[in-house]
Amino acid sequence: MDVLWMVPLLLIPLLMWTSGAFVFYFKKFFYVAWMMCLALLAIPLCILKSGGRDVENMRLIRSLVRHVKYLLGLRFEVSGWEHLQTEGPYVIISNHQSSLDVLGLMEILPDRCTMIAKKELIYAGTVGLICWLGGIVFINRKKTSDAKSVMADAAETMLKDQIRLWVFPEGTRNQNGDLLPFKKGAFHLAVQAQVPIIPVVFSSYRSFYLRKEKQFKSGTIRLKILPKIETKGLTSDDVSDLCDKSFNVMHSAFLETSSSVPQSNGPVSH
Ligand SMILES: CCCCCCCCCCCCCCC(=O)SCCNC(=O)CCNC(=O)[C@H](O)C(C)(C)COP(=O)(O)OP(=O)(O)OC[C@H]1O[C@@H](n2cnc3c(N)ncnc32)[C@H](O)[C@@H]1OP(=O)(O)O
Ligand SMILES: CCCCCCCC/C=C\CCCCCCCC(=O)OC[C@@H](O)COP(=O)(O)O
Repeated sequence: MDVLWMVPLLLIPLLMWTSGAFVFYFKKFFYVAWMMCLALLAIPLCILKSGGRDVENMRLIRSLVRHVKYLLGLRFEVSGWEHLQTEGPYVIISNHQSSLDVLGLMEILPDRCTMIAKKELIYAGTVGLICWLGGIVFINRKKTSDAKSVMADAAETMLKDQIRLWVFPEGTRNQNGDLLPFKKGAFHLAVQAQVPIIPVVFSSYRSFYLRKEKQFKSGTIRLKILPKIETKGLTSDDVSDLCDKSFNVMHSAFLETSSSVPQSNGPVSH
């Protein structure tokens, strides 16, 4: 009789564990906390290796982050690797659904490649500092003229230091099951530097991750690297067409990869 009252005590954590919302918050908290810890480890390693802010640090950051997908029950299916075998600088553009995109980005990140990010990220504790050490270019989205001038400088640096830049042209995270219209910064950047654009598409996360519904199951993400789009000879007059062309190829690839993503709730095989 005495032990009976303990049943609800044992059931409550069990119910919480099996409830989708509990798993969602647990995995999100774990992700942020673990990334913070990894960044704490990466900071001294990067300083020892490169002495400070250097795009080469991204190689080390990438190797530290690659295992995180396993801890969250995610797997990636990458296609189109051959399109990244392009010499010299280029601009990678991809859709942006969640901070989990960092895991896919780290799956395929080429050498000497860093990102364009909102300036608020620099205040994200150890993650902010590691972003700075990895050479991430921070822009102020609230001041267009500042953002434009930082990106114009980035175009010069890309050529001078042979750097590749990853930009999220939607400009914000989006989980509406489609792509948002693209902003034009990435395309101005590529035209100013006269470098190719390599589009990358992440399939929809909606089969395993729903932010509003508090659902975060195991799942598969298709990452499709598309053929490069040349910008040689283009001028600022061509930016709108370039933007439309890039959007169209990415939109088709997004619909195609997202329709065939395997649903996976059980154990993840690799
Ligand atoms: C061990 C632990 C490790 C942890 C490691 C973690 C690593 C994490 C890295 C991940 C980082 C991910 C971060 C993702 C983000 O932060 S996304 C948000 C930031 N990115 C962007 O916003 C990029 C997309 N935005 C743009 O391109 C915008 O155009 C922008 C340049 C920002 C300006 O935006 P806005 O002010 O809204 O203006 P418009 O877009 O409306 O543009 C106004 C007109 O200006 C023209 N324009 C735009 N850019 C340029 C330019 N560079 N040069 C010249 N002209 C430009 C644009 O065409 C518009 O004119 P028209 O209307 O076309 O005439
Ligand atoms: C206020 C600073 C930003 C909060 C970051 C919280 C701390 C994150 C810590 C670990 C998470 C792993 C690395 C994640 C980096 C992801 C960056 C990101 O996804 O930023 C969102 C940005 O693309 C668009 O922002 P909005 O959708 O416009 O909002």
